[in-house]
Amino acid sequence: MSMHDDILKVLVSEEELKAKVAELGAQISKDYEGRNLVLVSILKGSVVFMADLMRAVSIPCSIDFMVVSSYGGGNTTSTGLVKIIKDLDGDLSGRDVLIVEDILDTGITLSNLVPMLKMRNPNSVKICTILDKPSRRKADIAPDYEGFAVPDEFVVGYGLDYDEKYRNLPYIGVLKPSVYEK
Ligand SMILES: Nc1nc2c(ncn2[C@@H]2O[C@H](COP(=O)(O)O)[C@@H](O)[C@H]2O)c(=O)[nH]1
Ligand SMILES: [Mg+2]
Repeated sequence: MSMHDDILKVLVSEEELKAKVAELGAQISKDYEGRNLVLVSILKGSVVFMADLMRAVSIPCSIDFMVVSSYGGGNTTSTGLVKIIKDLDGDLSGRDVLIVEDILDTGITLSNLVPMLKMRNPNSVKICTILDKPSRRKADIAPDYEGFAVPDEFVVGYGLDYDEKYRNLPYIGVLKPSVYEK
């Protein structure tokens, strides 16, 4: 059985993702020209977006990775708990930090993380997310760069998982409820 069989509908196609990432990369390259850019990927969800976005950015930049947890395996709703599992390797002082995220949902994760990163004396901290689910927002936070607004449905693919599966789908889709209602 293919994992594609578990997808109810495709929300964002591979082609749409490719075009949007190129657009975001061009805009970021323009906005951060002559600055000290570091792309900070929030693992694991942003891994695919990060790999594509960094190659769409045409100016010099460095990359770093952080593992932050707010969702447990097998769960489709936020616990409200935010933990740093793996911190950044590099120093952020004087850097222009661009957080690369998979999805801004309740906003709880980033509304906790942004102030923590700001305490490390960066020049700036901004957010780039491939997906935004504004109808679910609980924290007062908005992305600076956004790919697609999606409805209030649990999505997988392009790095986003359900129970560590479906991250390798090349598109973003809605999972059949029967998968998590099992
Ligand atoms: N696979 C999916 N993961 C999701 C979805 N909505 C949110 N998330 C994950 O949670 C974090 C935190 O989001 P928050 O804004 O509520 O704190 C997010 O980065 C994702 O990793 C979803 O629909 N599908
Ligand atoms: Mg995430």
